[in-house]
Amino acid sequence: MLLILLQLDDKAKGKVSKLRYKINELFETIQGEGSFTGQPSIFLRLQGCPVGCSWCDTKHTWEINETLLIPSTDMLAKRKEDDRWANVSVDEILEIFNAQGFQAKHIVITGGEPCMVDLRPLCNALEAKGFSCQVETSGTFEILVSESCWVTVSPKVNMKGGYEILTSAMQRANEIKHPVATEQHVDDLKALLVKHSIEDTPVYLQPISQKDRATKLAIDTCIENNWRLSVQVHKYIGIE
Ligand SMILES: C[S@@+](CC[C@H](N)C(=O)[O-])C[C@H]1O[C@@H](n2cnc3c(N)ncnc32)[C@H](O)[C@@H]1O
Ligand SMILES: Nc1nc2[nH]cc(C(=O)O)c2c(=O)[nH]1
Ligand code: SF4
Ligand SMILES: [Mg+2]
Repeated sequence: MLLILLQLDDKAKGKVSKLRYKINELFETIQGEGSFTGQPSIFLRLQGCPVGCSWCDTKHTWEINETLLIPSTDMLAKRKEDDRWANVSVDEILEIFNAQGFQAKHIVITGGEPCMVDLRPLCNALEAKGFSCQVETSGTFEILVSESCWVTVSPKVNMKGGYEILTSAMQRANEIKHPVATEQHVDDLKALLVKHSIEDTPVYLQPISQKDRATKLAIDTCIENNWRLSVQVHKYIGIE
């Protein structure tokens, strides 16, 4: 009986290792946003997002165009943003980390909208190898991650795609990171926090541009509300 159970377990493991994720970019850098700012991290940027934020800085990840499927070696060799992606298994992801000589122990799963797919097998496999996981999500899809995965929810209000934030996402969030450029964005966030009775989750405001106006609004609003500032450090120091 035990043998059968073990065999089943091995089969399940086999399935996980063969499961593939659509990856637009895979790189090592410094986390530039939110609570983990400054943390060396490996970024997995998944392809596909239907939410349609007009100010999105990763529009090259929106479409999943099957004709733009490329081998993972070509995806790793990309030197500028483009919408080609590779279908990479969990085992291959781990092999790439080794082959690239990555040192970071923290993995940031972003996109695109990574929660369009079940991320539990990926998180579990990474955590089994000693990595910590973080997901960056708009909270418009059910968040399927490991229990210990750090969840950064960046709620989106009235975006083109018509997607709305899920209550379960607001509740699962370890941090809420809200991009702001106008007073309306601040009001939208306040309304969301009230609607979902969010009181203790750390709130970050992230200026939508590096211009003085958006940054000043974020600074003033953070001080007024005892929220935190997230300035996308990577954009100031010119790293990925
Ligand atoms: C590109 S998104 C990908 C993950 C997921 N789709 C989301 O929106 O959270 C990663 C983070 O960047 C933020 N972001 C996107 N474009 C931005 C911009 N122009 N300025 C500031 N933050 C931005 C998002 O709000 C989110 O917190
Ligand atoms: N350095 C760096 N930090 C980041 N934090 C969140 C990012 C994202 O695009 O999700 C990001 C990114 O693209 N680069
Ligand atoms: S949800 Fe995230 S990836 Fe999608 S458009 Fe908005 S910021 Fe970009
Ligand atoms: Mg980014």
